[in-house]
Amino acid sequence: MPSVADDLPLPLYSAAQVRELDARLIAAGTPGFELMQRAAHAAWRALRQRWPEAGALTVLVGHGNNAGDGYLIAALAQRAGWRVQVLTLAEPARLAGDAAQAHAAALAAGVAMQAWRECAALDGVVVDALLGTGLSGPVREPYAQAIRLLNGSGRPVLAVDIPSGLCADTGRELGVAVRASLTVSFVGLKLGLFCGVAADCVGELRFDDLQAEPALVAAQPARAQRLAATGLARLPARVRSAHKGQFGHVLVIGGDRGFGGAALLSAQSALRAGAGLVSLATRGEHVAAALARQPELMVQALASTYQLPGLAERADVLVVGPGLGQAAWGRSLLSAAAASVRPQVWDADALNLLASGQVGAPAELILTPHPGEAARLLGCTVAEVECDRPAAALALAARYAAVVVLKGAGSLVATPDGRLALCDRGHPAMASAGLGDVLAGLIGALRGQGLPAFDAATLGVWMHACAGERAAQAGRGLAASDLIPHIRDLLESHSPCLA
Ligand SMILES: NC(=O)C1=CN([C@@H]2O[C@H](COP(=O)(O)OP(=O)(O)OC[C@H]3O[C@@H](n4cnc5c(N)ncnc54)[C@H](O)[C@@H]3O)[C@@H](O)[C@H]2O)[C@@H](O)CC1
Ligand SMILES: [K+]
Repeated sequence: MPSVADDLPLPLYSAAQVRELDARLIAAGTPGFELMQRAAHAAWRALRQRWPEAGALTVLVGHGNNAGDGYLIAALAQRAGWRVQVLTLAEPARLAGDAAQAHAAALAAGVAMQAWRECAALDGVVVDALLGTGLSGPVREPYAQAIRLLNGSGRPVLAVDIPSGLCADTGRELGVAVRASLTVSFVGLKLGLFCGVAADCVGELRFDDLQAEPALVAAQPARAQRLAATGLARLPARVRSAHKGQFGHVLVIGGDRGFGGAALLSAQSALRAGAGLVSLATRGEHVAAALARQPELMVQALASTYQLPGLAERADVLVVGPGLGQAAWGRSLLSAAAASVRPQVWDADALNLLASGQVGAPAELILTPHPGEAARLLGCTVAEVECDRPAAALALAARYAAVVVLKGAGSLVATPDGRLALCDRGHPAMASAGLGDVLAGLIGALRGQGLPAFDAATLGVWMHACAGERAAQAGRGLAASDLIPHIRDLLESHSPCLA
């Protein structure tokens, strides 16, 4: 994910919603050119903070308002005595409105301008003011060529509002996108700064509200909410007379031959996330190993499905799928679980079996697919899921009437009624086997302790990502079980056990 400051706002908007917000600010009395000046000042402040000694600037401009911001940044740098050049990708004659005014201001400040050519030398820090939220469709020439050359130049790059070529709604690369070192975004954070390939394009992310009236901003509907510790549900403190029956009995079902560890990881995660009791229903051959590793678990050998209804009856929440396999054993267990009225978290092969239509969904369900599983559930390709992750998460939630966690960089949580939350925490070292099993157990434990499904999913996703960051400090080679002690620490600091 981009390097994200904790003081960033939580609402995430589509390009259209940010445009509406701009229009509201203008209608409420702040002229568009004034907003553009504020945007330029914010970007110039960030630029000087990041590269105080640079002394030279190249500004790449298109012909929309993003270019307007760029011209004003150039004027500020020129007045500060920096060496400045503006390279124009479109005829300045095509500029209109506020952008034309900004161009005039840059000329008046004495900024040197010339048409961009492939051989143009870039000097100093490069400001990407080519394309902003007005981008539509694949980046056209000569913009695409300019972006490719910029990316290959090794220059430090400040992206104005959003890296050019990155779709503000989905974070997908529209042909080619700028790889920025720093992005300064204005008025409202765009959802696309956190999805798709954004993590590789945005660099450090800063935000400036352009002094927008908070009431006007609050009135603007957002597409999603960014998860942060402050906005997440808390587990209540425990009374001193507490007993284990009050904190949920999680039943983990999974671990066919060869996959015993997956179900064990889920069960251990549930235990360390505060579940009162954790049962593990698995293949007989895994029982001894599971008990040796974690004697607190109630481990049941499941040869067939007849024991399952009784086990499910005694549990408060079921976590089904880690290591379940798709053979007859797993299929029959999943069918038996689906008949239970208990809330359930389905992961891994439970999702693959659901996608194959061999089993129906239970009444209350949280699904935790990675993009491959999501594609199977939606009947589309992984590329189609990845090119619009928010849409995929919402479509899954609607199709299965479930809370859906779409995993991956920028995990999303979606509900059937269109609520969308995004987690911008995590670490690439988390791309490792067993992490999903830990997440499923964690969410199950939170649901079992009484949090509603959406709250359990969002808190679980956030805890898991933060635990992953901590465990990943040592770099590559992270093992899923490394997360588990951190989950416990994080949960305690977020929701202390004692008041
Ligand atoms: N008053 C406002 O609305 C404010 C806008 N601001 C800036 O304005 C930006 C939005 O400005 P605009 O809506 O003018 O749009 P942009 O500046 O993002 O660019 C739109 C232009 O790009 C061209 N274009 C679109 N798709 C293209 C493609 N695929 N390939 C090549 N060219 C393409 C279009 O011809 C269009 O003229 C924001 O990102 C932000 O930087 C800020 O100055 C703050 C205030
Ligand atoms: K830009």
